[in-house]
Amino acid sequence: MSTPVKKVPIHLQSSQNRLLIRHGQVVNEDGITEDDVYIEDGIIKQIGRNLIIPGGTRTIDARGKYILPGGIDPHTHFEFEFMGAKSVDDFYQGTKAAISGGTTMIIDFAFPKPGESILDCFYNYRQKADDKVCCDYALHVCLSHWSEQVKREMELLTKEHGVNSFKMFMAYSFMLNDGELYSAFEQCQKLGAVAQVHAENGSIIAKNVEKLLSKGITGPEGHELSRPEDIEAEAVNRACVIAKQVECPLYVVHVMSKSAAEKVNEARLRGTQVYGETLVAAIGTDGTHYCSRHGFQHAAGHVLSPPLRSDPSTPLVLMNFLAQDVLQLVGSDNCTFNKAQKELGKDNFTKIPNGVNGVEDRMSVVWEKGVHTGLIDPTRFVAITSTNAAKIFNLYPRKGYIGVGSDADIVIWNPNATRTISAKTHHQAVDFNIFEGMVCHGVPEYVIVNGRVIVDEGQLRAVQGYGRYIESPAFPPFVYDPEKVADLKPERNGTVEEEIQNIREIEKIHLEEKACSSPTPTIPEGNVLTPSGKGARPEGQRNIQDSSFSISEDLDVERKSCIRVRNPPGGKSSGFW
Ligand SMILES: NC(=O)NCCC(=O)O
Ligand SMILES: [Zn+2]
Repeated sequence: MSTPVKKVPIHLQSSQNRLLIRHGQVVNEDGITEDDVYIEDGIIKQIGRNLIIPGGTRTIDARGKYILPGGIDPHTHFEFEFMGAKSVDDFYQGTKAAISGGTTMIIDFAFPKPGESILDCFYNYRQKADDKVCCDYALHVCLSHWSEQVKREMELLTKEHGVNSFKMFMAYSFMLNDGELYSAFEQCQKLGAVAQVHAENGSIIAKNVEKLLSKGITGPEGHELSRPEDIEAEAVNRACVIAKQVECPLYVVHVMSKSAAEKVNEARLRGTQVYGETLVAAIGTDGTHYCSRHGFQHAAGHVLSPPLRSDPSTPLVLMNFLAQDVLQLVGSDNCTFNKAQKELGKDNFTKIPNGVNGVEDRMSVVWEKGVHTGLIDPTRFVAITSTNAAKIFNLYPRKGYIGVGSDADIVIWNPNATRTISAKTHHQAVDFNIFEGMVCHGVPEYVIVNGRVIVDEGQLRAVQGYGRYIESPAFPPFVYDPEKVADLKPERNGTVEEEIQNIREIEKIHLEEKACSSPTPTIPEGNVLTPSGKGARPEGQRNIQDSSFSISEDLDVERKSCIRVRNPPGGKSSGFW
């Protein structure tokens, strides 16, 4: 049974929980409107003009600025023990830096230590992250080997812990072979999860490494030489072929080269359900930095896998692929190691801890390379930095969307302001920045996380532990039933109640058909009140009906429409993306 709605008299409410953003351009992936946005208790409660707002509400004037859904970074590795080192951005510093750049949710990877079960690994990541995160987060879980136990625990993670994505590696010592990938993809498909792959041919890389080292090539320039584009493209193609055999949706993490992106495109054209994520590193810089004339520290600071490509046209081509929907998202793969840690590979490039920064600068760099150059418009910017991740990982429309009933994760973006990226001024723990010196147009002047203004006129006031773990329910409709959800877009100006109905409508279609699974609903029946009630809330769940007071109840009934689903389930089937 759900808890009755408590109505707290307006004069007893704290005006801290209320915020009005006025005169901005509200950008969603499907359009831009001039509207005001009213937020209460961490939720967007009204959108429109001439809103009726309680007195004492803080107002932010967004004239001349964009009001964007907060960024969702689908790929981070905070405090990750990898290649003999631990990444220096932890869940506090990493999420704080994310917010300062306009990202209001991250999805990290729970990566099991040798001998650790994936379930224990998940618990350990929760323990590491829960008290530190400044913004909401979710977890993908990595499969570093394949076994019956892994298969069983995938089911538990999906059904009981809100995990709907599993990552497999086709390179590194913990890579899975093709048969194991087949079984793992098959299990993902059965559970309604998204399979993710790190796609590089590990066996060929091992051979190339042997050859390069035997020739005395030990510096960072050996990194890309050992992992050329073909090796990435081959693995992408193979992963797509395997996924197609078992009809499992596939998400290729960090597509770093033109040829790998082309393989994603070919597979999509053949009808494979595959999504391509590229990295901000790949569109913001390139592999010319591996050249030995830059010195070890500079070159090693750019080492990640798959590598940045030495063909300097790559960033522009990848940006165009994002514009054309060949690729769908930009992550950061933030996995930061200090200069001293990179020194582990001083005499052997294979020992340089792999990983670069990006969680803080992702939004600005994508804006600079995409919107400022005119290759994409702000709506596509929102899609590739936020909405598509929310859809693929089943967080939409709670996240990745500015609409009534969505979480108030919002960025007020000034397209005319500029900032210069530097390790000296960034908020990350790492002592190096791959975008050093880049001037970016587009600055997040206000960043609102769950209704709270965390970046306020450029000042960062992050709160440790304020973020929540957000469950990602199985069978994301946008991935598992894209045709059925094609026109089930939530209405932007409905009431909260109507939006909840709409969200449930989207989920219902799938739940009815997948009787074998028991996914967790996006907006569950839990009892959750305000953002400060973190302790009492089960795993990031919030019942937006339990908000202490809803101004929307006082609205003219005529403004409420009773049906907010534009087309019925099974209706039109135009592409969603
Ligand atoms: N990408 C990278 O080089 N480091 C992070 C770990 C991974 O994603 O492979
Ligand atoms: Zn990664």
